Amino acid sequence: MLLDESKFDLHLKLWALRIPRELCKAATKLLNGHMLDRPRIKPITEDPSSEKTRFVILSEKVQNPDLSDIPTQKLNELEKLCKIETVPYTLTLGYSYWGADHVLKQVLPPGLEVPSSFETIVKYFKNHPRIQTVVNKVGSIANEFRVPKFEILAGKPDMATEVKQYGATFKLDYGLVYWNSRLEHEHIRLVNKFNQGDIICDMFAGIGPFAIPAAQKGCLVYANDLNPDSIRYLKINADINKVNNNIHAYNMDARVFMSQLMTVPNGESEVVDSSLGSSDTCNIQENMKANTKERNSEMFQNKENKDEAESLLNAKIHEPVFHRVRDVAPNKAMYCFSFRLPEEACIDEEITNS
Ligand SMILES: C[S@@+](CC[C@H](N)C(=O)[O-])C[C@H]1O[C@@H](n2cnc3c(N)ncnc32)[C@H](O)[C@@H]1O
Repeated sequence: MLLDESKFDLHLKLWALRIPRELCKAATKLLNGHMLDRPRIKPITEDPSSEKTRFVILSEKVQNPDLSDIPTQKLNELEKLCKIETVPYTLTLGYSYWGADHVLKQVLPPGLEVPSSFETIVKYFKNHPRIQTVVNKVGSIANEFRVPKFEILAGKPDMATEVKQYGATFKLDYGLVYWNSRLEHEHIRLVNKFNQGDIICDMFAGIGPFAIPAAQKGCLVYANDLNPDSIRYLKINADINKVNNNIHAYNMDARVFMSQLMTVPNGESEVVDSSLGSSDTCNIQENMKANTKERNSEMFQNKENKDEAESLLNAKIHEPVFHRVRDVAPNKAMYCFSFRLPEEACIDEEITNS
């Protein structure tokens, strides 16, 4: 789809005063409130017919060349400065002038609301060539890798791109892996809890929004994801962010991954202890989207999650934190349920090693 940029041209038929260059400052003082007032447009401009004079572009409200819209007193004072010469002036506000909102309003069908928040990828129109593809998410996410289906609206059919979060660079392909820029706050919130030297186990690491910054902080990260493309990108991202020494990447089912970590000797029970973190969050992101119109239902969700976790672990969990991540739809919110893995839920190291 090619955008016809000329469709956005707005031709303004205005009036301007031809003023000697050296008097422009004084003239603009006098004409304050009666000159063109548009963002990013200067009301004083070159006069193509002479270097000695400039045009002072008058307001869109000034409609008559006799300048009857400007108070006589001001015109008299101006006349004392110089001869008043009014000239027609056409100003074209083109595609490059308009912001993304204006452009979207023009291209979307009438009556359709211009989205107020969207991934930067839809801003292709205004940012080409930096942004090269416009996509629309279609349907709901049904596959296990949590990769949405997209239709290409404009640009090249290539969804490989690069995003930045808190100073880290992430390469990814929207068509192959899970990514959501709106989780940046949640990514930062969790990574802020990690300390240098912590061992972090991320069972559902994706392309690394928790793993990479954790490794940058000096944590040792065991990162796993079932999607081979996510792990491929995780390794690329570890590379470009120069943290490959701090990240071990695995491509397997989280259950297998966890059981293997638990059976590795040499203090790996520590890994299990510190697996609170992105792994928990990810689980929660997947499982705990809930209808939360009523406050009571939040409390209910909290209790339900605790019961479920305790029955899965066959152990009591203490002081879990139930935290609202963000609203994903008018009546749907995403929650994070975090807790420290109880010791009795971990396999005893001595037993494991024997
Ligand atoms: C909602 S995404 C979150 C990814 C990442 N934590 C992020 O914030 O971008 C869930 C991830 O879990 C992975 N996944 C789904 N089922 C899995 C399983 N059984 N074992 C390991 N990873 C799995 C998906 O491939 C996906 O990358």
